[in-house]
Amino acid sequence: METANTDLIVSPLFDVKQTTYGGRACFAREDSKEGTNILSVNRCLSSSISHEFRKEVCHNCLKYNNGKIMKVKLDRNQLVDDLLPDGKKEQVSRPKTFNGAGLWFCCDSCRDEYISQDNIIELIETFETLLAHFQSQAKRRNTASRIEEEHKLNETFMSPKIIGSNWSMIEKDWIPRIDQLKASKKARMLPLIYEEEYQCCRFVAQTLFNLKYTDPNSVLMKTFEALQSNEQSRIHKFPILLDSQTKVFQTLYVLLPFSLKPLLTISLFRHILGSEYGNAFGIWQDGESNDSREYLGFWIVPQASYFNHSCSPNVDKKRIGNKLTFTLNSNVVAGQQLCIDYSGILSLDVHKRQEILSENWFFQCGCEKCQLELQTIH
Ligand SMILES: C[S@@+](CC[C@H](N)C(=O)[O-])C[C@H]1O[C@@H](n2cnc3c(N)ncnc32)[C@H](O)[C@@H]1O
Repeated sequence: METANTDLIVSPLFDVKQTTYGGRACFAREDSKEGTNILSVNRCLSSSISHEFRKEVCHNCLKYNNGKIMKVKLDRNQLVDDLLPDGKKEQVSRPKTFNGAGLWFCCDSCRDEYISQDNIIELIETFETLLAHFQSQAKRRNTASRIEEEHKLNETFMSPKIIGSNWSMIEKDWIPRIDQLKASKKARMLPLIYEEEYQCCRFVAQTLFNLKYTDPNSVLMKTFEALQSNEQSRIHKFPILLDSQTKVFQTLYVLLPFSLKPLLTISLFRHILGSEYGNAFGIWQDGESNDSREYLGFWIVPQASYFNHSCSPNVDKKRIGNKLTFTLNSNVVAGQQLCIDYSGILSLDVHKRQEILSENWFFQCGCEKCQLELQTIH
């Protein structure tokens, strides 16, 4: 668990400080009233729409229209140059048409906003390569043998030592071997990937792309670098993840364009996925009750990842499109801890809450409410 970096400045309204029960957390700097907005984040580091919902969620504003297919995509025959705004056209050196990047949008203006991001063609071309590769493997996929393989892998024991040796083998053995091959042969050496790994390739590629263009001294970068990694506990619980992550790394190592490849180090790759496990925010369908809303994907918002969970939270988090806001739901005094609810299980009894948080989030909840109830309820 990360313990060192407690001097992160995220908001003028709170400090990030060490707790005695659960790593770092956010503490109010001053007395503040219920309804105060303590953090709004307009820029996530990356997001991942579940494969199942890829055509039903807008890749720009995250709108979901109860299962309706999004109206707009990057058309295969459309000239990139025609869509790029003035001043961004130099991103393409020769006439290029889109080639299927797996990006859907709710309307033309969302597509145009997406495509007007700086250097975005680099990422779109990476998505095109990944999609073409994923589709080229379609005939080889066999769901029954995948399930069998999953069962087998999930029965293996994964210690930190095994995880470490896996990556050192990739570094010392697999990379030098693949580096010697011609480009055409490299692609043939790639492992078969399924939907989860394909989505994960896209997620890591998007993260690398955004990191490449993020100021190293920005709050976004500082908070990303200091994120807590849950790699070990997650792989310990789902051993198949190590195999899956290895395939994602191998696929990206061969398919990433020259512009992104230098960023793909094993340690950054492990940090991206390890910190995703404990810090990702779910992208949930709006306006439905907790029981019936769809889980559309997840996003990484490092600036907002230092709130601990409480079973009696004083901060409400709300997603409005692709923005995330955090608002006090009660008055707080200077020094008071600011906590959100991770789980949507606040109405359950303390033992059930502890069990679910431990199973799904890998921590024993040390919030005040649980501590109090554990002392009094047996
Ligand atoms: C999103 S991070 C919050 C920031 C984290 N404490 C840190 O230092 O980076 C989630 C992690 O914080 C810790 N955590 C959050 N709420 C907690 C709680 N109520 N009790 C114990 N640990 C908690 C767990 O380790 C959890 O995996």
